[in-house]
Amino acid sequence: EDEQVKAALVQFIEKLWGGNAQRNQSWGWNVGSDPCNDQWLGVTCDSRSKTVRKIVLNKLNLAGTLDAVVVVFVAFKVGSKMRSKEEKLGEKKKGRAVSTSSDKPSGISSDYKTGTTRSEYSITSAESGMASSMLVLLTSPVAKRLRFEDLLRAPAELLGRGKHGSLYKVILDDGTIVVVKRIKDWSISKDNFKKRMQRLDQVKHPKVLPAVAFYCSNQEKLLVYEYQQNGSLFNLLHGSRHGRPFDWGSRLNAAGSIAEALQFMHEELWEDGIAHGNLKSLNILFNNAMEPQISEYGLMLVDNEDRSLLSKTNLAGYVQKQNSFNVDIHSFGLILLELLTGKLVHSNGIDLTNWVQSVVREEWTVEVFDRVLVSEGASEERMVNMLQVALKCINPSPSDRPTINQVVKMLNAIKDEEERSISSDA
Ligand SMILES: Nc1ncnc2c1ncn2[C@@H]1O[C@H](COP(=O)(O)OP(=O)(O)OP(=O)(O)O)[C@@H](O)[C@H]1O
Repeated sequence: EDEQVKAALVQFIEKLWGGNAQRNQSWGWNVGSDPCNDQWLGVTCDSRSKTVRKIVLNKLNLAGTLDAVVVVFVAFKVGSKMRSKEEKLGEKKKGRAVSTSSDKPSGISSDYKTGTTRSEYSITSAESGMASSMLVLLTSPVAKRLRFEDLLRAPAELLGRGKHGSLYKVILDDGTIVVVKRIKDWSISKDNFKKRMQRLDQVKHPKVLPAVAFYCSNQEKLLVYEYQQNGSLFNLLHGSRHGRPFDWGSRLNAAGSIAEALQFMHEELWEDGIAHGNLKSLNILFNNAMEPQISEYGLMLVDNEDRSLLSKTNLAGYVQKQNSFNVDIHSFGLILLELLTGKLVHSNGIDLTNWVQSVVREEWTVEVFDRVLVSEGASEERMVNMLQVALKCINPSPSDRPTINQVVKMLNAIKDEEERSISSDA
């Protein structure tokens, strides 16, 4: 138990002063945020072997007001830990029953439930000695190899810090690579979060990346996903393409696949009112077969310009629900625009929607298309057809946007046209 207290203390101190997780600071799109300010479980195994005293002394070299405050706080925590330990020992001597969770190795209690599709570990947070939270393993095959203590121990590399939280790449001892999304500022209760994640786990589509596990306490909401090494649609369109061609046929297929996956999710989750909520090219990831997968489905409540509309409207629940799905349609329209133009949604103060609309108004439509597509000889007619779908999707009035079923139909018609033209050329 002494060792546990020490390890927890080391973890606590390192969280306050900054852990030694490796960080990747090369995310140009994240201008203005400093990833190094963000700390998550940034403790590697090695750091645990350091003694508390050594760390405290090292840190005291940086002496400042904050340091002093923290040291006093740490001393207070050690004191209370020791006091509670003494009390427990006293109780043991008296032959009374003693709390069980802190006696278990690694702070993991034994309520591992069998006979269900998932396993649950009850984690006792040794840091505070108070909070008890859950890591819930879902039905993804990766979940079978995942243990919370391994996640805690593994080094974490910060991949990015977005509007809704930070994302870490974690390499586990057995070589499995996962990412952990640490969600910030989501005012959803623990129970609702759990219900939502379990519902999402029941809805599977091959083009939707399932969560592997989640962790939820009052302070923290973490989501674990399998790492997708082929990156995102955003990277493919706007990053260095490393010689990977992304031609018209692939873009049309990607658009069709994403739309079909979204159609499936919207149908399945309509009753629950769970839309994606944050669909964008960064959340379209390519699997090993370079097929696009929608990631982070349902992680956010509706979030964009339509949120104001949702809160202002006093209509029946049906319309509210419809609107939240319409937000995904708008986001999908932006993805289509990115595919067609090869341009960022926002860049140097230029908004892609406004730019495309103004070019189309001036009847210079062909100017909007990615030069790569034009020079490969992609059909102008079919690009214009796809542009029309995109413009319908980004209609400022949510109720005038097409449904996802209509979007899929329109895209399939373009794909059929494309196939017919290819086979007649051959
Ligand atoms: N499972 C994954 N495997 C590989 N890369 C991922 C995975 N999930 C996300 N990424 C990539 O990591 C980077 C950071 O992701 P993150 O979710 O923090 O960004 P974001 O979607 O902009 O965040 P937010 O939605 O909070 O604004 C993005 O480039 C994203 O494509």
